[in-house]
Amino acid sequence: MSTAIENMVPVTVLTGFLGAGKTTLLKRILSEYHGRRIAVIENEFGPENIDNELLVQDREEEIIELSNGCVCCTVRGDLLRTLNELRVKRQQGELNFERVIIETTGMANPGPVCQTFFMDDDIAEYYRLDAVVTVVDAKHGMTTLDKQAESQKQIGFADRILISKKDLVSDEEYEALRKRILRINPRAPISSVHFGEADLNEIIDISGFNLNAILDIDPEFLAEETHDHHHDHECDEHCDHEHHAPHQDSVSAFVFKSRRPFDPERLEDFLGGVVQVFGPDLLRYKGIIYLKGANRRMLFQGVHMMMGAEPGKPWLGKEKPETKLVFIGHNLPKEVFMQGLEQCLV
Ligand SMILES: Nc1nc2c(ncn2[C@@H]2O[C@H](COP(=O)(O)OP(=O)(O)OP(=O)(O)O)[C@@H](O)[C@H]2O)c(=O)[nH]1
Repeated sequence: MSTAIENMVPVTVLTGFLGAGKTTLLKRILSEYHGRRIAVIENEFGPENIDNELLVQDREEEIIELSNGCVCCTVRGDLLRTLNELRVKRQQGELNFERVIIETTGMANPGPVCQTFFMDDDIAEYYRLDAVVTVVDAKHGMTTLDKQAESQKQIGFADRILISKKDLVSDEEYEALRKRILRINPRAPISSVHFGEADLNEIIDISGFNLNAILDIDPEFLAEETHDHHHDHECDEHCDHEHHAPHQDSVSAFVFKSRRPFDPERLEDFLGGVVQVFGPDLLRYKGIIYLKGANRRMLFQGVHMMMGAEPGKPWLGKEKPETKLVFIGHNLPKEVFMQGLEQCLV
């Protein structure tokens, strides 16, 4: 790589289901960052881009729209082309922006959008995927999660989750939704956002895709995880789990933890294998690995089939080394992962 990380242009991917409040949030970001140059890539279904008219004021932003299709499927080539055009114009001094925000259509699966930043060399060297921010509508989120698999993926991929329209629901409804989101993605901090009024420091420049980012797994999730695990063993084949878990989302997460070190070779073989087999269904995975003989953490993360690892902080004197890995995916066979990882331990 020729470009130092700090010189790379950060990119935020803004997702969320139809009407969740993405544009409201984007408007707020643009007004807050008044005077700073942001290139916004809008992806809307349909020939008319209404959002554009809402957004464009006589400001510095560069709004580029990708119409007539969804950024994760038909217009993916357009996204690559647009990012490359922006890069060339910026390099030639024709454009001067310091970050990019991509607002995806409500239907988009953020996976392919994220992969764009790792697969194409020109893009990968120039842009740094900062984070995926997902907006969930408090009022309709539950129903959307029930009906639309893509909305579960949007949560699975998220580095930050903002729940909008809290004003329209009761505390109980909000809490039920929050808990469900937490089960799907225990890694991303969740907060509420009222008409786009979010703390921008929590959604911009957070390096969600950076291996050095702290691995936050909500302790509440870990507590529930143990609880669910218990139920797994109580259920027999004929149990439909209905009584235990009212929402069996196809996107879900699990955590592997161990204080025993991994055998590096076995682990590499295993991970290489599961990523080949389950890659398409593995949305995000990330964690800290304790390797045999290593005096420091190994930081590990991936998106679908692309995974990466790099050395992290040393284990300090009193610290007990521990592996902590979270896998978020679509219908993942948890036991295959748990048992497979167990077998890679020394
Ligand atoms: N009550 C309430 N309404 C909100 C809030 N945030 C956004 N809205 C409203 O929700 C509607 C949809 O918001 P948008 O920002 O257009 O949603 P979007 O996700 O960009 O929608 P699409 O582009 O269609 O996918 C608008 O009428 C907003 O005013 C909120 O916190 N509370």
